[in-house]
Amino acid sequence: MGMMFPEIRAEVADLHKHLIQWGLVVWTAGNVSARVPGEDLLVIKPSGVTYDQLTAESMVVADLDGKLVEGDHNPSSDTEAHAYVYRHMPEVNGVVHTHSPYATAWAALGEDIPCAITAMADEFGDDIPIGPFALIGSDAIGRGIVETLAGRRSTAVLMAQHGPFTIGKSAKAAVKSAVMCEDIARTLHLARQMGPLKRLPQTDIDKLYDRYQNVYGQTKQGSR
Ligand SMILES: O=C(CO)[C@@H](O)[C@@H](O)COP(=O)(O)O
Repeated sequence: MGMMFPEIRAEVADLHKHLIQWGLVVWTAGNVSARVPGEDLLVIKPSGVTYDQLTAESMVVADLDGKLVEGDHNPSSDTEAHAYVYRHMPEVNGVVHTHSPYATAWAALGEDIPCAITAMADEFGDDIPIGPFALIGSDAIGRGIVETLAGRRSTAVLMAQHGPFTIGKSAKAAVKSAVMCEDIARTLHLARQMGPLKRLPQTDIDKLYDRYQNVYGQTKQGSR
C-alpha cells in the first residue's frame, strides 16, 4: 500500500525550501506542518533531518495528539505544539516554527513588536505579540500559542526566549507569515536604533489590513 497523503507530504517537504531561501533557519532549526483536510491528522517534518533530505517520503504523519501514525522517522520535536494548535484552532491548516534571527531576538527581549509600518498592518493587522516561555516536551508551547493568538488578527507569536511560531489558513500562508514576521522584525529593529517606534492609528491599521487581505493582488475585488 502507498504512503498516506503523498500530495500533502510533497507540499510540506517543498515548503521547507522557503525557510532556507528566506534565511529563516540554520541547520534543522525550523519546521512546517499541514493539517490533513477532514482527518484528525497532520503532516510534519521529521526531527533533526537536514532540509536537503526532506522529501515526500521522509515526511511523517501524526495524529492531533502528536503521536506518529505513519513514517520511517521520529516526528519533529514540535509536533505536540502543532497538534495542539490544530485541535484548538479549527480555522488553522498550517503551522510553522523557526528561529529566524530578528524575530527570535525580539522573543529573547520579551517585547511585542508594535504595528508601526504599513507592511505589518497589511499582513498582520496587529502587533506581533510575545507568548509565554514554555519548555518543549509537552503541550505547553501549543497552549501558549493558542492562548496568545486566539481571537486576534496576528498570525505570528514570538514565544518568549524561544522564537516565532506562525499559523495560516494553509501551510503556505503560515510560511508567508513566518517570512513577513522576520522581515518586519528586522526593519523595526533597525528603526528602533534610530528612535522610538510609533504604532499606527488603529483606524489606519484596519483600513490597510482590509485592503491587503481582500483587494490586493489578484483577488476578484482587486480587478480593475
Ligand atoms: O526549537 C526547537 C527545539 O527547541 C525545534 O523546533 C528545532 O530544534 C527543530 O526541531 P525538529 O528538527 O523539528 O525536531
